[in-house]
Amino acid sequence: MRIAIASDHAALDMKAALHEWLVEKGHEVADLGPHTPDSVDYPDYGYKLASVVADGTAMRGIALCGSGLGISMAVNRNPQVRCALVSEQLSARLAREHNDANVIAMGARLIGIEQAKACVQTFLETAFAGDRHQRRVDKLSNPTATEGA
Ligand SMILES: O=C(CO)[C@H](O)[C@H](O)[C@H](O)COP(=O)(O)O
Repeated sequence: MRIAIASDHAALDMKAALHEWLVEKGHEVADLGPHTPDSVDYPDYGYKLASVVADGTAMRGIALCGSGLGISMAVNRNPQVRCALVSEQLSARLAREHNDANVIAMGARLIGIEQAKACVQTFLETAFAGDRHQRRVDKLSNPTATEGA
């Protein structure tokens, strides 16, 4: 699968570890940075990641920062992208099954690398369930739709 990964300085090591692990598993991974440990601003990398997922260059995205909060907010500014901040596998599964999330966000200062790998694996392997969830996901791309509200 074509996957893009991005972080801020707080998640540089987690980004490198996930990148290496995903390549070993046969995925094609684009590392959108940063590439040095200098302090950076998570919106810059979140916007970059959202844009390659929105235009189809990457099928899935992985967004990392210290808590996962800031970069997930940045990614979700793009209406074509649904980014789920997770710290355990059930949320990773539901983010795909119910929300058709195309980006997963995690906090490198909050969870360890093995937990992060487990979340990513579940996220990549789980299909969207469709049906009633499709209607709700469609409304996420169209915030002015009020039918049924
Ligand atoms: O966005 C965040 C918190 O909501 C992330 O955890 C950032 O990585 C964090 O704010 C960076 O903090 P730092 O003190 O500049 O390393």
